[in-house]
Amino acid sequence: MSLIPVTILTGFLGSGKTTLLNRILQERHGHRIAVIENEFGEAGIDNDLLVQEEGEQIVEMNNGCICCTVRGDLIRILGELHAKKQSGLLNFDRVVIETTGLADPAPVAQTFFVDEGISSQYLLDAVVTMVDAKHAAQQLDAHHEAQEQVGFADRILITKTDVAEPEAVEALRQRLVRINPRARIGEARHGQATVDDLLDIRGFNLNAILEIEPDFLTNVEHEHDDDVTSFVFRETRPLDLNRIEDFLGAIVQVYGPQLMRYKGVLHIQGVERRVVFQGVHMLMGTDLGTPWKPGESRESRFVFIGRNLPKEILIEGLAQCTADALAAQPGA
Ligand SMILES: Nc1nc2c(ncn2[C@@H]2O[C@H](COP(=O)(O)OP(=O)(O)OP(=O)(O)O)[C@@H](O)[C@H]2O)c(=O)[nH]1
Repeated sequence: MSLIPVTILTGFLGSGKTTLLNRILQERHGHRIAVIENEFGEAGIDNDLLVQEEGEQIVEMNNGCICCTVRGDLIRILGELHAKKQSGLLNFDRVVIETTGLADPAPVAQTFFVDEGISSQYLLDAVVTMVDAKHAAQQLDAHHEAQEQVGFADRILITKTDVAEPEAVEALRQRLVRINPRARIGEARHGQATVDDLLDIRGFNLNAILEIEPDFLTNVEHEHDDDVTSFVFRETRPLDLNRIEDFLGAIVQVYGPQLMRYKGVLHIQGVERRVVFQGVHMLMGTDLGTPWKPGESRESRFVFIGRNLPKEILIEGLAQCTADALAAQPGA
């Protein structure tokens, strides 16, 4: 049985999430999307399904914030949606969860890994984060939730570029890349984005390409002291698989709460395919990726995104995981 892909749509208060969703839902794209809408301040948890005209799209309303008090509700609602799909009562092939503007996306994302019932029915496709070009600079300065949402993103969509100065938009773009070089940045002015900007991003697919904005490494300006930061590790020497597994396993045990998102495509000694590691906090997965082509220059690339990252420890530790560093050790 195939798993139902889920997109988490997040972004700070007023960043344009609903505007985008409304546009996407009106588009004729052939996808049947069930929407789970999480909002503060509704009178009680409204479990009625608001099925739209064609009987395709559904909205669920919750009370409270999806990332804390109502996570149990999210699990229950996803279970109910699945049961209704199975019995033919509802017809949808994907789910979009719109979080409240203050939600931390991590617990929502983790639901799809830790809850056995949910992970046997659904597959997390990506976290998409909307960023308001007019207000994001101030929001990122003042609210750690805004930084978390950017840090977790697999795709970032900048809104309100029509009312922001182009220089401010460019400065924001550079800041977003510094916080999260992994997520591709697009634009959604007045919700103008295509369904491809939202669906099938495969951010949580282990075989997906590791995208790192090319200007990330050349960008040296650091005007903002964001708590959520990132860094990229690159190494052309092959890594030792056992060593790197042990090292990363230990790192997530100690620093898991700070590590928001990490993903690496690695060149491993004796392995003719890419080895892909990725995770959210303490949940880490590993898998074989595509084969290296004959003559292709092989390089390991790892990106870590998180709060107060132990950068030196990570760099030093990873450097000890090369096959030649291991061979040079006494007794090796
Ligand atoms: N000028 C301009 N306004 C926009 C744009 N996108 C959204 N808006 C407006 O911004 C306001 C907030 O948009 P919403 O889509 O409700 O934002 P939201 O993220 O769903 O908001 P919350 O649910 O409160 O977190 C609305 O008045 C939108 O019309 C844009 O690209 N440009």
